[in-house]
Amino acid sequence: MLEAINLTKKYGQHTALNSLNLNIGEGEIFALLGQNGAGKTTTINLFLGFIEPTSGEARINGISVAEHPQEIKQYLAYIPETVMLYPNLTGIENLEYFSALAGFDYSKNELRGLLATAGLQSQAFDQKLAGYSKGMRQKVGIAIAVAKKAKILLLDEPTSGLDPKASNEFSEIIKTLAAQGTAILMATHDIFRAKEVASRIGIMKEGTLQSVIDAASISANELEALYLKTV
Ligand SMILES: Nc1ncnc2c1ncn2[C@@H]1O[C@H](COP(=O)(O)OP(=O)(O)OP(=O)(O)O)[C@@H](O)[C@H]1O
Repeated sequence: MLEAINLTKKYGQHTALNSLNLNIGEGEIFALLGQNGAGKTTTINLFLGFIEPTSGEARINGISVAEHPQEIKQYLAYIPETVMLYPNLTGIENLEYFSALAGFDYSKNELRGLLATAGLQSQAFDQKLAGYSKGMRQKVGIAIAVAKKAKILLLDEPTSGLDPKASNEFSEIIKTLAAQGTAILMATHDIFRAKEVASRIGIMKEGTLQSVIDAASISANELEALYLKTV
């Protein structure tokens, strides 16, 4: 569903992403680990079509992102580190607004059901976003992704700044989405979370994907040791 073919991004002489080859299938969670500046966000931005590759190609469902930037949007949902929503609208109103933008017209009950599925507590549904914690905003972001029926979810450091409980809830929700067939690419600094949720883990260094590991084949401590040796 998500494919990178020799995907490269240069800024002047600096190579932010160096010939990435990657294939993420239906129901798979791929976690991208790497230090600051390793190229994780660049990878996500290339899949989103926010930036253009210098060479190579990013494909979504076999469609070139650079050639069809509008067409690929229907398949994607993106949750950045800080989910940008309207602070003066409630959870329900934000979800309604963003679902409508994606062409979906849900009833109030359906919207409530979507927020509940994303794990938001019901007393928050009608409160303004301005009073939400980061974890609560992430849940609205997840609800929007589900409402859009996105087949692919791109997550940039989704658990950074979340408390352990919120982080754990978040992991459970994305595992559920993957079990329903969603392909998920997640950039993270959280080695233990990556080990817990991902099917495969990639370690990036200076724009190059150094290794790809089957998450089931390695313990969290081994992964940490490999990460520290690699970066
Ligand atoms: N617009 C830009 N102009 C110039 N260089 C850029 C630009 N965007 C990113 N870079 C460089 O590309 C490299 C990769 O950055 P990227 O943001 O992808 O890293 P990252 O792995 O997401 O890091 P972090 O963990 O800090 O988010 C870095 O060296 C960064 O300075």
